Amino acid sequence: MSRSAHPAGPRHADVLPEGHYSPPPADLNALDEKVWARTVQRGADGVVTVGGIRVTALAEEFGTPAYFLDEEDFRARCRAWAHAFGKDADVFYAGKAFLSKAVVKWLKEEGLNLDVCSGGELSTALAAGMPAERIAFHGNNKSADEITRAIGAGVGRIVLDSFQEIARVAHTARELGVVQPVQIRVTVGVEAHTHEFIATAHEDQKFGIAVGDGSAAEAVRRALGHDSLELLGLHSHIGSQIFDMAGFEVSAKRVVRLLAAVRDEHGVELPEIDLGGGLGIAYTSGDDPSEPQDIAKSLHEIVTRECESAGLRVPRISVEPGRAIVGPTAFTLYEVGTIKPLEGLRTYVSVDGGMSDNIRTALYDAEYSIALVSRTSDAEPVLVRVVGKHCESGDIVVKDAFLPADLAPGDLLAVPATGAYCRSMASNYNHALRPPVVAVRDGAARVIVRRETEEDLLRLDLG
Ligand SMILES: Cc1ncc(COP(=O)(O)O)c(C=O)c1O
Ligand SMILES: N[C@@H](CCCC[NH3+])C(=O)O
Repeated sequence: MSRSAHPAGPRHADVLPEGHYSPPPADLNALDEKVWARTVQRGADGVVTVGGIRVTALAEEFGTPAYFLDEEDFRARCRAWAHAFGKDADVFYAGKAFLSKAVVKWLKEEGLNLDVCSGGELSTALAAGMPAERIAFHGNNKSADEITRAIGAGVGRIVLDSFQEIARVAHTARELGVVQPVQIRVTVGVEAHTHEFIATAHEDQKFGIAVGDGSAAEAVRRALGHDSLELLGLHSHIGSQIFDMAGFEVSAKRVVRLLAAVRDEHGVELPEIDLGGGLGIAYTSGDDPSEPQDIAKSLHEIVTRECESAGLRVPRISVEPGRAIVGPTAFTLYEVGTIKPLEGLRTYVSVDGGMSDNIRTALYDAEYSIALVSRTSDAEPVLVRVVGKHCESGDIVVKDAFLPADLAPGDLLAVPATGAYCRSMASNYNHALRPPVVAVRDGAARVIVRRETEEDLLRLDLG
């Protein structure tokens, strides 16, 4: 799913499994800064550090598997996005990528807004003190309770996803005696270049209201017809892990065209458009993500050009990056448990986590990098498959990875770029205990989400 190229690489055994592999890196001990969090480096003793702390010390104190999040990197990325978009735009961090109270606090301090898509995310945001007016509430099937809580809390916007929801939100707002600011999520008919499960702007899927058949124009008519709704604008999210700006360009054009049609029909110029999230990150050295300032420049140019040609005032733009902020800031640390070389087939390296802490490989065929981080090695690279400990053959952490031939049980491996959609999609499959998230900064490590315990599991089981 990442778009790394896979030229057939040199082979380091007499027989290797069928397939195409990226060539082994020239130096297995090197850490490509593209995929690792900002403060990660290999110390003189060969042990990798983050925020100045050695991973061996982290493993000892917090156990494995565990996610280690570079707080300095997270904050720097928030600032880069806020700065790139400037004061005439709004950046909403997409909490689905990873949300905790500490994250909300950092967002608040760094001036970002927050996109939530469930009652649970809303509660976390409010519990950590995010001002409600800086929260956007999403979801294609918000419950009556979620709608009531969001309106009651005073969220800055609810993004309406269906005709039923326009009526429901309008009704609840009226009952609560408020005028609720809303946007309408439209599907613009773009085929985003990403895995089909995470593309969201083609019309044949569950999100949003289609532009192409006139439904979105009808949704605007209905929303404008409710006194209890204040229609702020239109929202379009085309998918996730996208590198090509062309999809955003088409999306922006179609949204602006609809704004012009709304002006022509209703005499109203809606003041906002939200172009969603979806910007890709580097999972492997072959991925080349854009920088926030280039993305901001490109989106501003497209919207300005389209508005000028339609004779519209340029609306306030907002975006909702999730992965692009938190994804690169964390890695998962695992301990090697068993190694099974299969002569003529492949070598399986089993670690102490797996699909319960990272479902993305199984779900999207996602590619990841991996490195031996508790020491260096001069042994030759061997192509291996790193797998988890679950009762499932598809329990793969990294499908094809080069690791040193002297890899042994007890070694620590780290998978970078696991900040997004790993802890937030973690499960208790096989009654696995979901790993902790530990924030590291300036030589200090702090658990921000603790490891689950067997007591946690048993507490839910009422016998
Ligand atoms: C509406 C909406 N906004 C923002 C995002 C965040 O996407 P990403 O983490 O790819 O930036 C998503 C998820 O794809 C989404 O559905
Ligand atoms: N969970 C997906 C992305 C979907 C984002 C939510 N709309 C991923 O891991 O890539």
